[in-house]
Amino acid sequence: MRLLVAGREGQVARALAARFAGHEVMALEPPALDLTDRASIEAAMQAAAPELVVNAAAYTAVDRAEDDAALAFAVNRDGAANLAAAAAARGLPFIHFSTDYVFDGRKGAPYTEADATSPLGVYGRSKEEGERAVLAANPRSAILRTAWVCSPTGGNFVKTMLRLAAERDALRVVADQHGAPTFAADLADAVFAMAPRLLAAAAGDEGFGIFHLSGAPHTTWHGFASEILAQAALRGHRHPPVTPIATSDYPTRATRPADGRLDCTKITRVHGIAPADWRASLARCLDELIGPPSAGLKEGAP
Ligand SMILES: NC(=O)C1=CN([C@@H]2O[C@H](COP(=O)(O)OP(=O)(O)OC[C@H]3O[C@@H](n4cnc5c(N)ncnc54)[C@H](OP(=O)(O)O)[C@@H]3O)[C@@H](O)[C@H]2O)C=CC1
Ligand SMILES: Cc1cn([C@H]2C[C@H](O)[C@@H](COP(=O)(O)OP(=O)(O)O[C@H]3O[C@@H](C)C(=O)[C@@H](O)[C@H]3O)O2)c(=O)[nH]c1=O
Ligand SMILES: [Mg+2]
Repeated sequence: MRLLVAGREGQVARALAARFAGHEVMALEPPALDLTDRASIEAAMQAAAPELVVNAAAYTAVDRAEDDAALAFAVNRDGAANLAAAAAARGLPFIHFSTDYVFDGRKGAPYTEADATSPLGVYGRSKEEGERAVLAANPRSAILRTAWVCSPTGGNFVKTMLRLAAERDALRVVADQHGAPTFAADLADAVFAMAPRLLAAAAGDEGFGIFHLSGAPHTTWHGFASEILAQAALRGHRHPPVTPIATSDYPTRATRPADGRLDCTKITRVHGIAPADWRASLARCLDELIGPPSAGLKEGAP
């Protein structure tokens, strides 16, 4: 399979490159491929001659986006649409990622793909408009709405918690925001599983459209942090207590949804993909970051 992936050093881009090892994957980010620059997209399309185009690039700095809306929209809405349109012009299917932050979190139950979006911040709005722009630009698009993405590389909550655990005597983490972590490797597995059908399917096939895919089971950021430190402790990492706090005790520039849990039954029905247990994926991530539990690393090891 020949793939063009927008994004190279990002979490999902790197997981895709690993999952599609043995296939022809061209993964590019600025300056080689800038979603906001149509000429660079054309050049990348020419060079890669892909059968499938995947957009793993995005503006993902949730707080910074509040003061940087123009760039967030340029990348997450217009840039995504540029790439989707370039794929459509060549008759190619397109895979894109979106976020639980398109929801306001007030439903009180897991969100399905049929639920109305209502983002609370600039990042979520830019991603929501990106979804619509992508589907309009390329009817052969599959959008994976995911959440709380982590991996051994890049900036993410796992790495933040390990760093804070090494530095502080106690961690304080919000316990009233619900959702589920998703490991980039599990998203790459999903793309790998979906790809053959999307290559063959015509516009209108049920395989295209929006799909929710997070890890399971649902938890809170505090629940996630506690599991990270518990599993890290098994690997000899320093493990200070994790104190549950309220969102009001942890002010941030952007408001996060209080309950962005995603109902993932549609992707299971249509594509046969089941949510991965994030605790097992976390273990594999920590094996890479710290070492296996049996490594017997010293207390306080990084
Ligand atoms: N991270 C998360 O928690 C979640 C992510 N998602 C979505 O999943 C997808 C992948 O996210 P993730 O892998 O975590 O993201 P990362 O932030 O790890 O990587 C994003 C990549 O996009 C690149 N990029 C930024 N601007 C442009 C541009 N104009 N043109 C080309 N590339 C660009 C970045 O390059 P550089 O670093 O040089 O700017 C970076 O390599 C995104 O669509 C994101 O919205 C959904 C839910 C949760
Ligand atoms: C570092 C830290 C964060 N928090 C809180 C803040 C916030 O409510 C929550 C998550 O923190 P972060 O800022 O790391 O995560 P955030 O940047 O909000 O992560 C989001 O990124 C974008 C790209 C997405 O699409 C979302 O699905 C989601 O993964 O944890 C604490 O309570 N204590 C802490 O020590
Ligand atoms: Mg970079």
